[in-house]
This record gives sequence, C-alpha cells and structure tokens, in this order.
Amino acid sequence: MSAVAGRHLVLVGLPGAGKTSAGRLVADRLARPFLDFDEELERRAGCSVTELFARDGEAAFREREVDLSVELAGRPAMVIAPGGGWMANPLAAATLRPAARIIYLRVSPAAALDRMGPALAARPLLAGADPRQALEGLLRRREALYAMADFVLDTEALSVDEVADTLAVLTREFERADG
Ligand SMILES: Nc1ncnc2c1ncn2[C@@H]1O[C@H](COP(=O)(O)OP(=O)(O)OP(=O)(O)O)[C@@H](O)[C@H]1O
Ligand SMILES: O=C(O)C1=C[C@@H](O)[C@@H](O)[C@H](O)C1
Ligand SMILES: [Mg+2]
Repeated sequence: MSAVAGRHLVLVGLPGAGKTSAGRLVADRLARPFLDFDEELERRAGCSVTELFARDGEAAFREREVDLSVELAGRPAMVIAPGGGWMANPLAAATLRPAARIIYLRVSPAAALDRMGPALAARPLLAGADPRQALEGLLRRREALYAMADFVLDTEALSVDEVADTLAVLTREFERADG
C-alpha cells in the first residue's frame, strides 16, 4: 500500500446536497465506516446542533469541527460527511485534506430546499424567515471554497442512489491513481 492509499472520502456541499444520505450509501458499497460530523458532534455533546449553536455559539461549533478533523486525520479510510460549513473553515479543511479525497456535491439552493422539506428546521443557519435567501448567501460565500475539492459532482439531476454509484466509481479511480 502506498503512503496515500486508503484516503478518506470526504463529501462537502450545501445543506441538502446529500452528504449524509449518499455518504451512508456509498460507505456500504465500499464496505467502509461512515461518519457524519453533525451526528457525531451531537452524540458527543448530548444535544442537537441547533442547541449547540444556541448554547455555545457558532464559533465554538467550528472549533469542535476542527478538533474532530484532527482526530480523523489519523484514522483508517472512512466515508465522512462533514457539516455544510466545514469546507468554509480553512483550519478544519486543511487538517483533513492530506488524508482525504474531497468531493463537492453540487446542488442549487432551490433543489436543496425542495429536498430538505421540513427537515430545514434542524439547520440553524436556515431557520430565519427566508431560507432560500439564506442558502443563496451561503453558496455565494462558500462556492469558491467548495470548488477547491478534488472533484465536483453535479447532483442536481441525480438520485441519491446514482450519486452513491458515481462516488463508488470515483473512489475506485482515486485508489487506482494513488497506487
Ligand atoms: N440526489 C438527491 N436527489 C433527491 N433527494 C436527495 C438527493 N440527495 C439528498 N436528497 C434528500 O435530501 C435530503 C437532505 O439530504 P442530506 O441530509 O443527505 O443532506 P446533507 O448534505 O447531509 O445536509 P446537511 O449539511 O444539512 O447535513 C434528504 O431527505 C435526502 O434524502
Ligand atoms: O452549513 C452550515 O454551516 C451548517 C450545516 C449543518 O450541517 C450543521 O453543521 C450546522 O447547522 C451548520
Ligand atoms: Mg448531513
């Protein structure tokens, strides 16, 4: 095995991009463990992301994301779904990048909103009066950072299954390229 074989597959993109749902499926297909940042941080804190934002503030949540990134950088290859803001946190992304292949799951704000439906309420940054405008703002601020991924996959016209299939193929290609 070369030094770079067995990198994590890290999925980034807006809330609603499919990081959690497609990530879980592709992890099954690749027989790799799956880790969702939001779920893991909620489990460790014993409360929801919404409660964490309200109690400790967003900056403290971002620090927790950095700490978890440091921890995961030393682990065997997994499929990882960070929260939507992880790639916009340069320290978190730089920590995991050498041990990862990062895929940007691209989705438009309109399609992301359709996909999330009532689950929108669990995303504190989208909880205001105009979630569409909030998502568009997030995309404007983050798009250039998301696009620094190793590969951009447009998910707009793909089902969750199709995204997972494509991710499995991409991972095999990455593994071949890495030797
Ligand atoms: N390609 C897709 N086509 C249709 N529906 C999708 C697709 N990807 C995800 N979904 C649906 O959209 C919803 C949100 O997906 P998911 O929770 O995986 O997004 P996420 O990127 O993890 O968001 P967050 O950053 O908020 O955690 C889920 O109901 C999921 O089934
Ligand atoms: O886009 C974001 O900044 C966030 C997305 C969610 O996954 C959570 O990590 C949290 O609600 C922040
Ligand atoms: Mg998710």
